[in-house]
Amino acid sequence: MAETLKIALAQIAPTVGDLDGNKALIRDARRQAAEQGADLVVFPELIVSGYPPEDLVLKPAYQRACREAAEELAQDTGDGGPAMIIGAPWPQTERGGGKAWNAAILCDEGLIQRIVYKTRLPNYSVFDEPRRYRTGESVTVTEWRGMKLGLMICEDMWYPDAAQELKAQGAEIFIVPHGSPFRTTCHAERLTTAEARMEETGLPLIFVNQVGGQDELLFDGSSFAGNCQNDRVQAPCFETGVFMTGWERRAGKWKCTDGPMVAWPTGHELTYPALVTGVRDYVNKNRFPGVVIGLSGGIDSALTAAIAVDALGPERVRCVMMPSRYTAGDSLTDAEKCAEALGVSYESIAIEPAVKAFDEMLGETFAGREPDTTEENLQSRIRGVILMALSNKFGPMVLTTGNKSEMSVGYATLYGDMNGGYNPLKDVYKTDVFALARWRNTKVPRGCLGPPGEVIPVNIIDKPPSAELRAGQRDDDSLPPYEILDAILTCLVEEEMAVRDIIAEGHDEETVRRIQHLLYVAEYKRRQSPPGPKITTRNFGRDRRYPIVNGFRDR
Ligand SMILES: Nc1ncnc2c1ncn2[C@@H]1O[C@H](COP(=O)(O)OP(=O)(O)OC[C@H]2O[C@@H]([n+]3cccc(C(=O)O)c3)[C@H](O)[C@@H]2O)[C@@H](O)[C@H]1O
Ligand SMILES: Nc1ncnc2c1ncn2[C@@H]1O[C@H](COP(=O)(O)OP(=O)(O)OP(=O)(O)O)[C@@H](O)[C@H]1O
Ligand SMILES: NC(=O)CC[C@H](N)C(=O)O
Repeated sequence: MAETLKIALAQIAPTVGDLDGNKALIRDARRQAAEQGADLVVFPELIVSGYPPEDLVLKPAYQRACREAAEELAQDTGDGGPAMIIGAPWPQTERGGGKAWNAAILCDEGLIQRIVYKTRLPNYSVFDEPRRYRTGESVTVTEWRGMKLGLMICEDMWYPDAAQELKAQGAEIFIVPHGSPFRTTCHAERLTTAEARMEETGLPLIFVNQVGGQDELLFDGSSFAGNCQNDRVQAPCFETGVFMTGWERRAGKWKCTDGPMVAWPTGHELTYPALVTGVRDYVNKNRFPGVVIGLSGGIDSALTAAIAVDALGPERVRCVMMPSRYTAGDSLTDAEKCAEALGVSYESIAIEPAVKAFDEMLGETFAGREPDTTEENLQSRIRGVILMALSNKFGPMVLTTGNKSEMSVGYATLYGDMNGGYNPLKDVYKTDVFALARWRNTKVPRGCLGPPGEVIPVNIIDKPPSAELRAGQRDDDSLPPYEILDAILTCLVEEEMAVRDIIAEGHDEETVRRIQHLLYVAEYKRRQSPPGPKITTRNFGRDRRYPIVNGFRDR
């Protein structure tokens, strides 16, 4: 029996549904691992199908195709190279149909040697796996080349029982393929949980996670292999690669003795690349040539443009200023300076002729009515029409610019500035928008394609936010200052706190009640809003799923 072992953590970036592409990535990772002398290559959860495949996994044809792909990949291991653990939905019959199991498959010597099923199907937050998968009945150890592997699939690691059972059956190392979505708290949560399993059993653990954006979800990789007591190796965050770990058996116990140790970033250094990954993967995986953004000289569109440039490169980002009679002179210069600093294409299309045309067309119908938000929204909608026309004519997708504070209270125009395919700031509160903009001016994160320096002119960050839809308009005419708004929203959205407890924290009662009301009545807007990358523990859409018709008010 070998006393040393090399196990590769294949932290790769699959695409849901692209089975040929995923097979190619798996083969390439196994080849790289073989070149580094690996005995075993571990892939993330459902790597063959991509994760999460949502209801696609209920389709019999898809189940069959995934099974065939897994069988084909197993044959590759007949080449005398490393064994591998891949994940795929495993249908109940060869024809597919009904719910499949969420399976981890050990392939070695040209054959599928073992199929293990996930026993705990998560059904909270962004997960609804019981809707789509059969539950595995029990966990059992996996015999491999004279060893006993404790193979658990993702959620099975998050409770003590599977690990205890595998330990009782003689498991020597826990191997855990993961599909663990990013949120700012994820590193601490994963490490605390994995450490608990290692402490309870005295066994080491390997955690392998995928990288990349899939609709609203982001996956950061951040795979690791640990011995007890925080002695571990770790792969980078938001970067793909095949990372080798070395193992030695001493006094009958396996210990990880070698591997990468890449520090994981925190704060803006963590969230900014997450947003960049979201934009890059959404645009590229949907095969858009680039993006088009309405650049107003305000902070939201400026930060959106910076993220887009960092994700795609300046040549794939087109910015359009669409001035109206209310556009301030410094908005024009700020937008132009921002575009210049980012190196993007920039043009100006005035909306005044369209505004006049609508005034004329609606003049008779609106006779005797005072101007109100109707006219404000018309301007926003005219801009939305122009951006969609550019998208139709030239192919780039429109990026929406609204942030989480605005999306919370419905401070955005339906079919106007809410137009677009993807919204990078949808889960970023306005106070964090300011902080991220300041931070990006001081730093170009690794892997970002934009220029260094002050890419968001400080005047954009320092001036009071305004929608510029009427003369002298400021956001704080309609909304409390963003520091207060965001603090109350954090209590309501992230913490689900009772209104009386929020007031007890010192917030003004009337403001809290008003924000609660706005939050509830804006649900219809959020349902019609484009997706955006989830970075908090409670994003709109996937996580926080509220009814539109909702008579409840917490008094
Ligand atoms: N429950 C429901 N289900 C389905 N539809 C519903 C609905 N309630 C209203 N509606 C519809 O929605 C319409 C109202 O929504 P909408 O037309 O969007 O307009 P509305 O929400 O009335 O106005 C937009 C607000 O956003 C502000 N804004 C706009 C643009 C940019 C920014 C910014 O700073 O970023 C801010 C603007 O100043 C104004 O306060 C109603 O006329 C009705 O047709
Ligand atoms: N003059 C303009 N030219 C181009 N796009 C505009 C213009 N005004 C608004 N937009 C688009 O509509 C979005 C909403 O803008 P608005 O100014 O109403 O609010 P905001 O939330 O303060 O955004 P920003 O901080 O980008 O100005 C902007 O982010 C931008 O994409
Ligand atoms: N994919 C799963 O089984 C759930 C993932 C896990 N609980 C996490 O959030 O990281």
